[in-house]
Amino acid sequence: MLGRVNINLDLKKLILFLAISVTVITFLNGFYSSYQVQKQQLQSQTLKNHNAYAAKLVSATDRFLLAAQQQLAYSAKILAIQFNDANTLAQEAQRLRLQTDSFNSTVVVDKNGVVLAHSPLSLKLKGQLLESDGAKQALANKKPMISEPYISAVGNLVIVISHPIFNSQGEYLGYIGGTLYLKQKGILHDLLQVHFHKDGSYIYVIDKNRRLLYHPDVARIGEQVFGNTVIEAVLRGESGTRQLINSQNIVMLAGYAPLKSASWGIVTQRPLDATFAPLDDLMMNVLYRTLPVGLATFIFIWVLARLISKPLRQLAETAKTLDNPSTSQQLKQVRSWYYESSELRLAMLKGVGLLQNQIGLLQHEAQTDPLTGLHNRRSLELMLDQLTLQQTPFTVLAIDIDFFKRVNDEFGHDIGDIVLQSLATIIVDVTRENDFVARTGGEEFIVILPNINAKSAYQLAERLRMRVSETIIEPVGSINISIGISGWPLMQLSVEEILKQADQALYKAKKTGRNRCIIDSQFIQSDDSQFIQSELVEQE
Ligand SMILES: Nc1nc2c(ncn2[C@@H]2O[C@H](COP(=O)(O)OP(=O)(O)OP(=O)(O)O)[C@@H](O)[C@H]2O)c(=O)[nH]1
Repeated sequence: MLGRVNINLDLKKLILFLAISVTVITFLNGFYSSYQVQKQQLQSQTLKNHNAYAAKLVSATDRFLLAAQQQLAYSAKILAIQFNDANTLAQEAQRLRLQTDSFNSTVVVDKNGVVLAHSPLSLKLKGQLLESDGAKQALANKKPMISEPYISAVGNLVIVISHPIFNSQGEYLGYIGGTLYLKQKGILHDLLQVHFHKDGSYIYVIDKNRRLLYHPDVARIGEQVFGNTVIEAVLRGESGTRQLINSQNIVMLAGYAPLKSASWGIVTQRPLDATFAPLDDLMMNVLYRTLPVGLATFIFIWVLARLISKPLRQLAETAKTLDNPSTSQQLKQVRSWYYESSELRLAMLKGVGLLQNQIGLLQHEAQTDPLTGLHNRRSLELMLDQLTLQQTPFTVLAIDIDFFKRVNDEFGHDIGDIVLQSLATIIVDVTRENDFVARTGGEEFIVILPNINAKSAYQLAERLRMRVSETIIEPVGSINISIGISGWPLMQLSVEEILKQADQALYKAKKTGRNRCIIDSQFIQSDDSQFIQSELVEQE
């Protein structure tokens, strides 16, 4: 026997699982791919932008340094003619500082390094011998130059842009220099500071000794930085982009470019995390915007799964009770709106029709006596169950042919069968439609008479007995029958016991001469119709 497997999965769940998993996988895949693509794009775009920034700042700084050097060259020409005029020297130093705002201070120095004029006057440098690195370099080189950073005479970290002064005979007279204070507000700050963004981007300027000339963290200006791949690259004269980990261990996206007018490099960079932060927000936004459509898709799939699975589910439920007479009706009510379910329903309808015909046939055969067409013992049992269940009172007639053996012996078994068939016809004829007639043994018959009292039952039995004895059955002639009568309910007796009581009454009828009807004595006493069949009682 095949065991019944308890399966909780059904078509609706399977369709839902399939559709939702495909949707979720597709969505996650799309989401992840677009996140990765956008991340890459953002990274490469940020690198490009920073490289472009660096190049732009380099160009602006180059222009500034060139302009500063041109201003100094022009002043040097003027001063070469009037180098001995202290007033001219002082005025030119003042003009140079104030007119262009290029320098934090200006100084005119003679060939020995002594300050002849300066601006602002508050520095009080006039007549002092400058011994700083920048001053010494300028005197030694006798060429236009940009110094390395150094601590000035008044204690500032500075660089000096200087231009030599030669007289008309080509004799070196000294130099004019403009100073940029690296740690204070000045033209370099103005040029670069605007690019210090709140999003974590910043720039710095490095000189050939890897010393910071500009940095948003002023405290770091003047600091030397080693082991930084971007600084090494820009100092090699390269321009480009790079991802690196900075001195604070932060991953940075950097663009860099070298200056033409000085051995400096400009680096602009931004933390990788800050670069991707807007992308995270963007993706969350995408997620939120996708949610309503996702929800609508889920509901759509759910409804569709229900619609697809419903007819198959109904067909499966109906298949459990194919033997039920209402199955055909249930199948007709299933709305099979697509091909497979419709074909399945048709096939089931055909199958159910065939099955129920077969069942009907088998049931009929199983409950019918083939010789007489009457009910058989099985059918009788079902009928009795039904009556007791419904509490319907009934009377039992147990009928047996007298000396039937002789009929068989004399006329043969086939004629005996004809006699049995004839008796069946008479019993059916005498009883009513609601009465139940069964052949329960060879020549034994049981008649069940619902809702009838002992008197009426006895009268019917008598009528039947007489009718049988009056009927001529060719070639046998007439036969007689004996009848035992009992009824239910009777003194708490079971149906089986009632049948036995009827059998015993029949036995008495046989023993007391046959061709008679005897009512079970207990059944007579229970009958309230005051019917007493004295003759039969006496014969007991
Ligand atoms: N023709 C035919 N005879 C059957 C059938 N079933 C049983 N018989 C016969 O019925 C006869 C019953 O005989 P018995 O039980 O001795 O009873 P009886 O001869 O009727 O005598 P009493 O019942 O005592 O009057 C036997 O000869 C069986 O062979 C059947 O289906 N067809």
